[in-house]
Amino acid sequence: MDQKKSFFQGRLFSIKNAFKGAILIFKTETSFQVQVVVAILMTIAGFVYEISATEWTIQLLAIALVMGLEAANTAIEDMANFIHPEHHVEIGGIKDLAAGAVFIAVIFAIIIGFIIYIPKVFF
Ligand SMILES: Nc1ncnc2c1ncn2[C@@H]1O[C@H](COP(=O)(O)OP(=O)(O)OP(=O)(O)O)[C@@H](O)[C@H]1O
Repeated sequence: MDQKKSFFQGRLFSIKNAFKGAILIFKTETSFQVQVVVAILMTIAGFVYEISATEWTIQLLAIALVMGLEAANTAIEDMANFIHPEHHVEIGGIKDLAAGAVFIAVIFAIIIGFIIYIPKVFF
């Protein structure tokens, strides 16, 4: 019984820390703030153009992927700066890779946006 209680307490603690991380990235990362604004605009567009349940799901997945990778990118950048504050070609490469992951997700999110909205807006 005690073990079960401590398991749930442990999960609650993890959720609390994860929530703290989400608040921190929102407060400190300009690119994340921009992504939140874009996500809100896309959500408004979803209601305006009455997108289907499938389109909502895909749009939400695209938003979550971009924002999740942005958070991971920030964590990698911060860790790199902490571990090796000096300029180093390897650190540059690691940061470029992390940024590349966000970039790939953004490109595909834009394509998804075009696929969903171009037929509704222009046809
Ligand atoms: N310590 C370093 N050594 C070598 N190159 C670096 C180093 N720090 C940053 N760079 C290079 O500069 C780029 C930008 O790094 P930086 O940490 O400033 O991220 P950023 O794109 O400005 O992130 P953000 O705007 O999200 O804070 C990296 O992708 C990398 O190419």
